[in-house]
Amino acid sequence: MKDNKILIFDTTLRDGEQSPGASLNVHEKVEIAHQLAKLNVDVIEAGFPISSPAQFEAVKRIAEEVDCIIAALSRANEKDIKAAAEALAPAPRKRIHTFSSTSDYHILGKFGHERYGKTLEEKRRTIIKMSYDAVAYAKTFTDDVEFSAEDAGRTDIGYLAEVIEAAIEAGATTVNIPDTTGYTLPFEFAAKIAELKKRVKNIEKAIISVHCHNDLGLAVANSIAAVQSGARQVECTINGIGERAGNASLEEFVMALNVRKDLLDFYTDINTKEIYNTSKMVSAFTGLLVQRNKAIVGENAFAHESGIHQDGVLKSRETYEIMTPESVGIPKNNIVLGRHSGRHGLKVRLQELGYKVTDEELQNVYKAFTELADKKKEVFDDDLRMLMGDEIQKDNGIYELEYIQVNAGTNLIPNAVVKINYNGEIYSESATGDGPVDAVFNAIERALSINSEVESYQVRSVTSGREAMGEVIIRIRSGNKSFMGRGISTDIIEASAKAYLSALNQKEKYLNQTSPKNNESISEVI
Ligand SMILES: CC(=O)SCCNC(=O)CCNC(=O)[C@H](O)C(C)(C)COP(=O)(O)OP(=O)(O)OC[C@H]1O[C@@H](n2cnc3c(N)ncnc32)[C@H](O)[C@@H]1OP(=O)(O)O
Ligand SMILES: CC(C)C(=O)C(=O)O
Ligand SMILES: [Mg+2]
Repeated sequence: MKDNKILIFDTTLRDGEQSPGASLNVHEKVEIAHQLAKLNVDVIEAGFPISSPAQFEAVKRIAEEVDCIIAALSRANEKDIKAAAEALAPAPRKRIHTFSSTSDYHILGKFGHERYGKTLEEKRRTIIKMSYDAVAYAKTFTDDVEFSAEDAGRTDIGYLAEVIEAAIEAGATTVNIPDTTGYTLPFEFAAKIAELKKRVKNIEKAIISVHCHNDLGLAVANSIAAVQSGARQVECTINGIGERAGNASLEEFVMALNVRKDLLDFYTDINTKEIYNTSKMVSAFTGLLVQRNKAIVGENAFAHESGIHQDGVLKSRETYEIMTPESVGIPKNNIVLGRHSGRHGLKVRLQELGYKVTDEELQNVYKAFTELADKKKEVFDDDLRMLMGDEIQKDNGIYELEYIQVNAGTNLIPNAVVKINYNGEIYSESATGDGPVDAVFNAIERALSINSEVESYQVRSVTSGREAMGEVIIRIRSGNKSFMGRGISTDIIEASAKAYLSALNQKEKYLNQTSPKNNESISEVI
């Protein structure tokens, strides 16, 4: 590896999925992992296998199918590491990523139990040993072991150097310095990396990695600063999603290196033309919309609104654009298909958008596509992404909408009738509500004998025009957990019903995984 190559470790499927409100099923994760491989990331962190059977399954499927280094996370203990090793077993190239916490905040706050020691100093010694043992145990499964010192950003440099040295001594091939709480400033973080390079014995035996969070909006700036001080792996996510304010955004970091080659003598192997498709896929599957003004992939990132800007760009693009939309894969014209298109055209376009389409999926999506093309003159890429998302979500389909009818108007009390298929049985009810959507939700709740708290409800048009498809994203709350559902249709009332059922499907799936009462229906468990 050349000394100025920066490895891209994508953690969209692990830290990204920790975004509040995001949840991906196994099928969606596998699709995203294939797209990440096409984007040419160096490492895909596929999940945290000990945390649930679905996480385990997703890591295993990705390890079986996707050609890349596949990483899995584990705490610094044997059972997590064993689970990670088992899930990763099918991968020809695998990495176990184990972490312990090193800041005093974490040591005293999370490891307060006496078993870690009575004093701060005793606990610190225990954590060094725990880190060493974890890496040594992980090495029994694979040579490629990454160690992270959680909350390194707020860790005393002397102690951090000791922990990192122990991890390298135990065989860590990558040592990750996370700014877990997004607290550090770029010059401070750069100094920390430079200092570690000075203090840690045998530091050259491992690749220095960084993992920056965005609590102060500095994740990308901190990653760039770290690279200038010697870090050679950057951990990041598509669209910058992740725990709290998110992680460093892959597309921003990569394009900063590309656009500012004059000052940053580094490169990545990212195929930047796949950035836009990947961003769209992640947004569609997670339900986390990209803000319009988001750098690189936001809808406004290349839009010029004011006259002086438009005039400038028309005369010379460089007046207001520092990169081209094509360089990140934004198509010039995305009107693609219409009612006369056939299966071949559809399949090729879906593949160009990054989907691996099975024959069965193609048949189903083609049917939905022809129905849509009958309603709309032009079918856009975003419409296709929604149809594909709908198809992939189907494997959650415990509840399915069979039928919906709504009456509403100025002088009418809104009334809805729904028929729902639940594992082959039909449940039907009618209800009134404050508006047509409320009436639909009330009818669903009556039909299934449930009562959910709707935490948020969003509706947006997927593309432009009167016949555009509407996408509804809903979050329902149960205890301290919220479940996201998504529905699409050219009729937003129908999309709302589908979204509600999709959230209930997510909830039922979660309960089935975690509850011993595996065979109960959702209404019995709620
Ligand atoms: C910075 C990060 O992003 S870390 C990754 C965060 N991701 C997740 O947490 C994924 C989702 N989490 C989960 O599914 C669950 O929390 C699990 C399965 C991982 C653990 O569940 P539980 O065993 O019930 O533990 P719980 O989550 O309540 O508490 C965490 C435990 O891990 C311990 N722990 C935390 N970090 C570490 C570590 N690096 N190494 C070892 N133990 C750790 C805590 O001290 C606590 O242990 P305790 O019960 O002895 O106090
Ligand atoms: C597990 C580690 C790398 C992490 O996500 C963090 O510290 O933010
Ligand atoms: Mg993190």
